[in-house]
Amino acid sequence: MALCALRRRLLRSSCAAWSRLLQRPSSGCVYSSVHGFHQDEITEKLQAFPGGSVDLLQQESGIAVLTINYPSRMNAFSGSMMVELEERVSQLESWTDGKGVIVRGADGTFCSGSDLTAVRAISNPQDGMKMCMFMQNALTRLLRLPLISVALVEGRALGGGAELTTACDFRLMASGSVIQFVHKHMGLVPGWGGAARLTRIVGSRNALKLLGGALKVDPELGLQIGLADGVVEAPQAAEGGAGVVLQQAENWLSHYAGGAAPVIRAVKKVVLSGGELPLSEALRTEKDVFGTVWGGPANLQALASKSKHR
Ligand SMILES: CC[C@H](C(=O)O)C(=O)SCCNC(=O)CCNC(=O)[C@H](O)C(C)(C)COP(=O)(O)OP(=O)(O)OC[C@H]1O[C@@H](n2cnc3c(N)ncnc32)[C@H](O)[C@@H]1OP(=O)(O)O
Repeated sequence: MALCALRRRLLRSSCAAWSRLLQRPSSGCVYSSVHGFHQDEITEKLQAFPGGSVDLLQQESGIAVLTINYPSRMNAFSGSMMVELEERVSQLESWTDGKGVIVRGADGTFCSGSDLTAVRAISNPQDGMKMCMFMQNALTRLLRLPLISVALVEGRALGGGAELTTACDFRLMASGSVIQFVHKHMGLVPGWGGAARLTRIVGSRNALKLLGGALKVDPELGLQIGLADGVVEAPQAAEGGAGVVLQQAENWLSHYAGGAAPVIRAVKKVVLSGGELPLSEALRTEKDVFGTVWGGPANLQALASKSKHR
């Protein structure tokens, strides 16, 4: 009897923990000090490898643009950029008016993974583990944002860059672009959570093919296996390239992120909990999220306008 009561109590507290995780900012981490992860320590280490930036533009439309910006290294992630990524995710967690985010690379290419200069300097297992936990935390928090996220892939997404695309809800590939998990060629497997997320996106068999063969995924193959959700036309630079592609991505996203921010954020929360939690817990979270929009402004407006859905 006592054991049952204890089990029930543990279950209740784990449900409450998940519900808190989905509602509260900056709590979507996988690792903490319990796992030997000390954010300040690895942050200091990463800052020793500077270069490039991760830029955030939060627009009044509720759509943000997050740009990986280190064109001279094909937008590879320097140590300081990893730290900036985590800071930008924190900013997005506090953005209560946000509905969507587009993740892209500067100058017509997405991201070529870790900056190999930094990788060579921290190639010992201890530092590798710390970097891995840091990036898994940052990318898990990116994926768990109450925003609909799209990776806009132009040019190449290699290694960690390919992993970054899987930390978004959707992937749009520009014509001529390639996503490639090159890890096998580097004697590695993904460590930023890319394998776990890829498997959930394309299934075990396709994930095995992409990782085991280090296959180049072009837009056609991407659509075929469900890694890509759409293809955008990449015009020549002379035709205003970057702006045109970004505009196409914003138009695409507007189909899913149009409408009142509280409703779009609620949509993301119920889908996220549906995907991550056991059914009973997901149902309870759905009930809680439902309670935040029921009788809310968008709901009352729709009721008053007697809207029809023909
Ligand atoms: C494997 C997992 C790991 C992780 O998850 O942490 C990683 O991500 S490791 C990084 C995996 N990525 C690579 O190995 C990319 C290696 N680079 C290339 O294959 C090519 O540079 C390519 C295909 C990205 C671009 O080729 P292209 O001919 O168009 O240009 P360049 O090779 O001349 O590149 C221009 C310039 O960028 C530098 N560069 C590119 N990627 C990186 C990188 N990841 N780290 C550091 N620097 C990078 C390249 O060296 C050139 O610099 P330069 O000074 O002109 O030589």
